Amino acid sequence: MDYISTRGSAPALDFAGATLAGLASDGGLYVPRTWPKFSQDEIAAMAGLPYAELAQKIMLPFVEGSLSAERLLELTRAAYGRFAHAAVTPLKQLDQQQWLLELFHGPTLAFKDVALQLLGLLFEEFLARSEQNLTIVGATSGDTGSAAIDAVAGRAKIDIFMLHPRGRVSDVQRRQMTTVLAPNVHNIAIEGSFDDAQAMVKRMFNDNGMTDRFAIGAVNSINWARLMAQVVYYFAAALQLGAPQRKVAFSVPTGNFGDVFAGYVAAQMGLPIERLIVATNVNDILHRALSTGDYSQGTVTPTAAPSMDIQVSSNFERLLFDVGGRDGKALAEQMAGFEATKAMQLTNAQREGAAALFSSARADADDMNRAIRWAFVECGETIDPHTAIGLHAARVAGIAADIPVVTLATAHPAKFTDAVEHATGIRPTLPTRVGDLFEREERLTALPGDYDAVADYVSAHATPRP
Ligand SMILES: Cc1ncc(COP(=O)(O)O)c(C=O)c1O
Ligand SMILES: N[C@@H](CCOP(=O)(O)O)C(=O)O
Repeated sequence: MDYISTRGSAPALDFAGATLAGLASDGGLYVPRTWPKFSQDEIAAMAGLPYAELAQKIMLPFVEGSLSAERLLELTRAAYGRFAHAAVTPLKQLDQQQWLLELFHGPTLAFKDVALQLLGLLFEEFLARSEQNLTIVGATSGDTGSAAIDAVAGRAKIDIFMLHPRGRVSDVQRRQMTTVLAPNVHNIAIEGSFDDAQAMVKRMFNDNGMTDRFAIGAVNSINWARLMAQVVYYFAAALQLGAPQRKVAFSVPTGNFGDVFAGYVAAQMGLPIERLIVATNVNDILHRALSTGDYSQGTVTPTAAPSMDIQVSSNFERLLFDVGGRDGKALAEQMAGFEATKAMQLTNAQREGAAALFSSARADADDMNRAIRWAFVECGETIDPHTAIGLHAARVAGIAADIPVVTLATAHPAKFTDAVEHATGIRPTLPTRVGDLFEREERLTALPGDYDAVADYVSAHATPRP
């Protein structure tokens, strides 16, 4: 399988190359040249497989040429062996129609572990084959950072620099990052929003002064391998609910559009998905884009679901590329217009292509609190604010009653204790596997929201190319 850029002019790479490159050199995102397809019989035969084996089957076509089937299975077994639930991503029924897919049983209590536990192993595998080292530069609104740091802390040939918006992540999220004291881990708190941090990261990939000296790598969902690993749990959930004979809808709390784009990939591979519901908080650029075609960047409003306080949604570009006819040159012009003006209109083809599978809904604080309370009082489930936004959208989406609707439960409620306590009156407790998080020493560097300050810091602390 080879990978092409959404902006059409970067060289095509194999899976190992795309994994180490992260972002394409023309500023685009890598996507597989074609979507692998499974027949309905092949999908039916996957029912009942242990998660690591299912993961190997789904991902094998994407890694062809870079990993053997046997090696991939070793890696999926190692990655998912660290999860605290035997099913890895267990499914729970809430009522006749609504289900939760719990994605937070990994080491850092959010769905990011599902992909990043594997990505850490993939980096190690591919770096061992070459002289190269990797300078990972990432942006986080709280969850990617901790999951990525857990996945690469202490690994040879890797330095990680993780930027988070100062004061805009929860205490648990911050401490999960800043209490990891391995020498290859560098936490940077910047002034500004997640979008500011993400823009700096993307700029660094296109800064020749930096890329000549350092092999910059990505752990954000701009890295294709992240999305590939997230495709698996759509299959896992749908198979349990009767796929491929029965269709299933998914509601996905969305920020950077990575998680829900993985659902789109599952559908392209043959999984019968009724609908993908994009659930946003009041930072609703995606809801506006999907419902009106207007993709224009608003100011970020801090909310109780901080991981989704995002107004520039990286992976939307992958969808626009695919539903807009895979015309890299035209998309490069469209994205250049967005970068210059902070606004763009979707073309008719993009709107119609997206509407075939996606719906959207926006939840404000009241909607979110009501959904937390409904799950708690009516179903006995404590859910986190991000999951609550997904659940709100799932319940108002108007999906036919005989179709199950699965909300992706993206974080453990104890990552957002204040918001959950506010809605339920009960303060959730952290699972014992995170240990003495609040006793540990923290280490981080505060920097202004200024690209040069961040680039100088990375230059001073990263290991140059050999
Ligand atoms: C808990 C949680 N839920 C949902 C999201 C949104 O996921 P995505 O950015 O893949 O759309 C994030 C972060 O991105 C998150 O951390
Ligand atoms: N919510 C994310 C934001 C970064 O998204 P990513 O999926 O592109 O890494 C976070 O928790 O950091």
